[in-house]
Amino acid sequence: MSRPEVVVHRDGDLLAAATAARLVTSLVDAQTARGSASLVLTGGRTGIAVLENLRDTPARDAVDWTRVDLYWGDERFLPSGHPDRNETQARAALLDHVPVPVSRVHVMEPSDGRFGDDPDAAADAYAEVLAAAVRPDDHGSVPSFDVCLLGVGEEGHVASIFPDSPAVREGGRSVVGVRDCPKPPPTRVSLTLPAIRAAREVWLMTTGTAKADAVALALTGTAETDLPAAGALGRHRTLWLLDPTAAAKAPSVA
Ligand SMILES: O=C1O[C@H](COP(=O)(O)O)[C@@H](O)[C@H](O)[C@H]1O
Repeated sequence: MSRPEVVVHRDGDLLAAATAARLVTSLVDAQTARGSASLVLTGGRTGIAVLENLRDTPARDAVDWTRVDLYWGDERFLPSGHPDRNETQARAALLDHVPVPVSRVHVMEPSDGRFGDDPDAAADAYAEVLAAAVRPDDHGSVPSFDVCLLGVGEEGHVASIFPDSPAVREGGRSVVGVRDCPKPPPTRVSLTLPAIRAAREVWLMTTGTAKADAVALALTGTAETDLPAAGALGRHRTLWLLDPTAAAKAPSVA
């Protein structure tokens, strides 16, 4: 696993724009090296702002969107089209504006989908989607995602893996149903930390004073059971993309 690197941008707007530019380069590089690119999307304010910036930059056309596989790190388990679903927000921010094939947009099931209101069945189905996408040179039961984008919660959650929860202790499954989340909505579906750690690169993006303690704790070796963001590492690269307020207490940049 890689050691975390920290990049601090002047403010949240610049962070979102710079991360969108970074994504263009990474997706183009992955397509050049392997023929297609795989990207794990996140919900949350910063994650959606990055997608909006990607939509609005002319450089987005450097990416061949017909050869990008899109996954989600987590989903709020709500009916299809609900405005709070991460999928709904990502479609409005980017996916409705680029020619990515429907077959490459790998959504997590909604609560009115094939499995009704059973998040565990939705999680198992998503694990099968991931397993089916594994290539011969991947290791394990999920693809080696080129980039996994993650937001970070004030208490250090990533995807929908919250501190001291069954999800953060999951060592076997790649996707889990999550109940009783402290942040609404209470029911979600999430990749687990082992699935996130299959990614070549993990980018954790966050802004604001409220995130400063979580960022500092993650970068000073706190146990992942207490602070899940500490366990979100990429195989080749782990990048923390911050604004100055979120970085204010981080050891290497304070
Ligand atoms: O609920 C969620 O929140 C986190 C963080 O969101 P933010 O607005 O504080 O950046 C996000 O990473 C996760 O995907 C989402 O479901």
